[in-house]
Amino acid sequence: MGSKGKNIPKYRTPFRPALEGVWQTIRRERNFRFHLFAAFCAVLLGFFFSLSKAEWIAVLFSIFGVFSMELMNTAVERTVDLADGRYHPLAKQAKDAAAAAVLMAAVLAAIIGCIVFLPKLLHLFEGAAF
Ligand SMILES: Nc1ncnc2c1ncn2[C@@H]1O[C@H](COP(=O)(O)OP(=O)(O)OP(=O)(O)O)[C@@H](O)[C@H]1O
Repeated sequence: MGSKGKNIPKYRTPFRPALEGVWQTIRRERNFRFHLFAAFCAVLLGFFFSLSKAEWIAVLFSIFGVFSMELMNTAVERTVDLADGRYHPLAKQAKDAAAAAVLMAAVLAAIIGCIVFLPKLLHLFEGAAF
């Protein structure tokens, strides 16, 4: 029946279902809330250290990359669970691959975070120590 089914709500703007997807994921996924908190800390640190344009671009790419992967992971989990939730090797492969995509984005974000913030933090603590 596709998206023309009777019980599927019609949205006036294309943003509404997307925003609902973000809100539902925030409500239901603890990992997403953790990433949100980490992103908030990174942005605060970014303002504190007055990042350059290039540094902001790297940090924002990392943040939204992790958010996007986490949302896609949630989409895969929900879709697989729709199938009836019984154990299936293909379900395992799909969920594990989706989880791995989040891990890749998170590792990249952690590396970028270290490259951008670590020297600034070390400099700050060195200044405070002497
Ligand atoms: N139907 C299934 N068939 C086979 N393996 C599954 C199935 N459902 C889950 N798994 C395995 O269990 C793991 C955890 O699945 P689960 O659905 O609990 O997601 P999760 O990674 O714990 O995410 P969340 O905590 O956000 O729900 C999957 O990565 C997969 O290896």
